[in-house]
Amino acid sequence: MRYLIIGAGAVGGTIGGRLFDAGHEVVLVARGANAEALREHGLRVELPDRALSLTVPVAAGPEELTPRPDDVLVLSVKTQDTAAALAAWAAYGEDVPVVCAQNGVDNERMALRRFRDVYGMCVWLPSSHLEPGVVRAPCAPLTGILHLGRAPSGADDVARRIAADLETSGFAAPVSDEVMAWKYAKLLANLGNAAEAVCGAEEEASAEELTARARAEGRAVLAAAAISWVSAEEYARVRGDRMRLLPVKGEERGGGSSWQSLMRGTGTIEADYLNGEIALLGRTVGVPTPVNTALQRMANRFAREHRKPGSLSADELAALMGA
Ligand SMILES: NC(=O)C1=CN([C@@H]2O[C@H](COP(=O)(O)OP(=O)(O)OC[C@H]3O[C@@H](n4cnc5c(N)ncnc54)[C@H](OP(=O)(O)O)[C@@H]3O)[C@@H](O)[C@H]2O)C=CC1
Ligand SMILES: CC(C)(CO)C(=O)C(=O)O
Repeated sequence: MRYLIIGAGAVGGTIGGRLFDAGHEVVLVARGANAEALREHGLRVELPDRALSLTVPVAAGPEELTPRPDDVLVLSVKTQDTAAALAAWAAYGEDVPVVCAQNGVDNERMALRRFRDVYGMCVWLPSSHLEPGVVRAPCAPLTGILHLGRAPSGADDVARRIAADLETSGFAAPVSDEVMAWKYAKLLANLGNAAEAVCGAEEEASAEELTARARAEGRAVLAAAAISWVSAEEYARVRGDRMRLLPVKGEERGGGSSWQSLMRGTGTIEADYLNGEIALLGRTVGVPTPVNTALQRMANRFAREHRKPGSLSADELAALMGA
């Protein structure tokens, strides 16, 4: 298989880099300063025990590639960039399998509008991308656990072949008939991204409390909408101690993916598809979601105003939210 990684940031760079290092064919699709750095210096993947320097082929878009029957598109842009990425790749042909290696639960629906064979991937892969051409993945012995299956449900040989390649590349990749149940569980975990981004990664007690309230709202909404999710206990059991968070180059991990958006000042953040997914479902089933709605609004404001993570304390945030 040839993996075309659309969005060579934290997740895409790590998955693409580790696949390439294990001998699989990979093309990194990147833009801007990241594309320039990747073309000039290659990709650097920093792991707890070593750094990989990899000369991976780079492309700006589909016009630079000739389609092959063994191509797989791996979508690893933030959800707010999914629609534009899918539009750019639609001409590549509807037969190409598309793997959504992303948080949230909306990417698969967006991809199914344009492609027939869409796969959800539940990405448990703490990773960072704060400098062009460089990604950091601080977990070991596994770099990540990537549940994979057809969207909305089912499994097939393509999923099993992709999983087999990932299993040779530093990941566990269980194939699941119900991958979206894993992704809804991950969505609940990611309801903490906004508070972490706004209040900073040195979690204060009240940010944790806000996150706990956001998750309680999330569980109430999913239950009212009759959506099933894998329990936190089951998720923890699967991880076991196979993914220990370790320092890389003597540094602890800064913060999660939304924190990194603010750190890099990208101007956008994924909150509409994380806390906003709960707000949308809540409105649909008539369950109020004031905490998620407020976190979504505040995260968007921080991104728009290019504010750095941690520039509002959890107490100030709670007060602004009227909590
Ligand atoms: N980071 C993490 O620890 C984890 C992240 N996730 C999820 O994975 C997904 C990806 O997140 P993450 O890797 O952190 O994001 P990053 O911002 O690190 O990487 C995304 C990359 O995609 C690029 N991009 C956006 N649109 C396009 C396009 N049309 N063509 C080519 N490149 C494009 C971005 O460029 P630019 O910088 O110019 O915007 C960026 O380099 C998200 O859904 C996130 O929630 C899941 C688990 C862990
Ligand atoms: C892995 C985790 C939960 C934290 O890094 C994440 O999904 C994110 O950063 O968005």
